Amino acid sequence: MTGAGQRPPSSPVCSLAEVEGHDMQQELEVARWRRAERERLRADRMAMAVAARQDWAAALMRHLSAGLSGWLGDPKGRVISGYWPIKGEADLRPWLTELHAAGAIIALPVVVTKASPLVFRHWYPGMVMERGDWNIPVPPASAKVLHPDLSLAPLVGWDRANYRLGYGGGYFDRTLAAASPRPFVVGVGLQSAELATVFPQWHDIPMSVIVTDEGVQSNSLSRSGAPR
Ligand SMILES: Nc1nc2c(c(=O)[nH]1)N(C=O)[C@@H](CNc1ccc(C(=O)N[C@@H](CCC(=O)O)C(=O)O)cc1)CN2
Ligand SMILES: Nc1ncnc2c1ncn2[C@@H]1O[C@H](COP(=O)(O)OP(=O)(O)OP(=O)(O)O)[C@@H](O)[C@H]1O
Repeated sequence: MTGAGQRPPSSPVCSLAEVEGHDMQQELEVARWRRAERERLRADRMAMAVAARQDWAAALMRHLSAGLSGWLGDPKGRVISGYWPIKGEADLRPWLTELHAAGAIIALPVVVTKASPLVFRHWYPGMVMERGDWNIPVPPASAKVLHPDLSLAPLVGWDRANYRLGYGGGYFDRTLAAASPRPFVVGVGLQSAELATVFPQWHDIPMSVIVTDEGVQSNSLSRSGAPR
């Protein structure tokens, strides 16, 4: 739903501080609005019944399987990063396991250094995990560091220009900004987590594509080239 929480931060006629082209007052307002939206969307997601969450994940995996060859070609020998589900995220590990069996190389994100790009470590089904930042299970430090060809990015919220609202660490943005070449990024989330806009900021990097329970969310911007 794009209704209730969707009120743009007020944009002042004349901002108090403008530094290096960044309107700081507007940035603060957007940050505050994002915190409230994250909270709302995460609460909605946590309130889902187990069966509904499983249906959501199953639908995502169907749409991901259907889209994969168009995004990446043959997954054999390619590096695909997923995520270990937390906080009501869709559990896509069966899909990662299937890709592993098909010869893809699977990686999971790790926060090695706070406020820095994520590191992707090799993962295989059944691997013994360690506890990482935020208590997220991660492959051990001995696992090989990889550079994904395709990355799944879990969405808390999203908009039709393919922008993502995450947990507020800025990790995916930093990771994509630092990656060369950039992976193809597939944002995965709930259709109901659509926002009219996430009010993209200087640091936000759009997803290559967004997939929800209702399928691939194509939009005119991404079809005609770079969103911004
Ligand atoms: N399952 C899963 N794994 C993932 C991610 C994810 O979104 N989902 N990440 C995707 O990035 C990375 C972890 N992201 C994190 C993002 C924020 C914070 C964090 O400490 N957040 C602060 C709030 C920050 C703020 O609002 O300024 C907090 O909750 O206290 C930790 C990890 C890597 N692994
Ligand atoms: N490339 C970057 N360089 C420096 N700081 C960045 C960069 N990208 C994001 N940040 C910082 O991270 C903060 C949080 O960003 P944002 O609100 O986009 O998080 P998010 O995408 O929801 O989080 P996450 O990816 O961790 O789930 C921003 O306020 C910004 O200051």
